[in-house]
Amino acid sequence: MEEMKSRFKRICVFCGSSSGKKASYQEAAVELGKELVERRIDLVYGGGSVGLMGLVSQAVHDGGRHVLGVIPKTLMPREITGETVGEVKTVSDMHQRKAEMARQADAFIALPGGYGTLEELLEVITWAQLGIHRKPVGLLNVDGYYNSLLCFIDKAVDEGFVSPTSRRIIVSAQTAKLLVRQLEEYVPEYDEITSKLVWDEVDRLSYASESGVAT
Ligand SMILES: CC(C)=CCNc1ncnc2c1ncn2[C@@H]1O[C@H](COP(=O)(O)O)[C@@H](O)[C@H]1O
Repeated sequence: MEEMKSRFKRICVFCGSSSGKKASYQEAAVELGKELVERRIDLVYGGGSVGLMGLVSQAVHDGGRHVLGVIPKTLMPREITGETVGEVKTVSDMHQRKAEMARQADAFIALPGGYGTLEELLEVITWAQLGIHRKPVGLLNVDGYYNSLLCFIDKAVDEGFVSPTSRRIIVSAQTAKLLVRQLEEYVPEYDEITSKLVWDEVDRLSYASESGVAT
């Protein structure tokens, strides 16, 4: 397999702790893992081996790229999350986990998932809107799973709650290959003044608490 260069060193993947009912969701998780390997991109994710999280992390690990799982102490028991491949970083809570995953990544991708995935995705979109980061955010819209979410966000634009500029933060595609290619080409648009105001505050809130590393 020919290796491609990427502007990204490490991508954060948000995805279901369940596998979903269709085989296409599971296939997409493995495809995404292989695409990262092909482009020599490492992975950071929520740790563990459950659901799509396990599939994407295993694919990246099998392909020889580095995998970093960030797990809150409360989710550490194996019976909750399963074994994590690669490196494990323990953090004190869910907030710190999101901040750590965001800090470690150059871009974000959401595969299909439930509440946890949506929450993680919307947070990094909100941070991009505020200019807290300039990292691309991708939605892997497998089999149209996210069509209704995208429709809702378009409604929010029509109704004046999301600006057209903020709508463009979300990059979506149906396949991993197309999505990563679009993320490579993404150019952020944001308000410079706002970003300078909020950076310090978020740094203080997100990264101040203690964390430990175990492999
Ligand atoms: C207590 C319990 C249900 C544990 C399941 N096991 C889990 N292990 C690790 N991370 C998880 C787990 N459940 C949810 N998450 C977090 O929430 C996201 C997935 O949640 P969901 O399945 O989409 O909603 C993941 O990206 C991960 O960061």
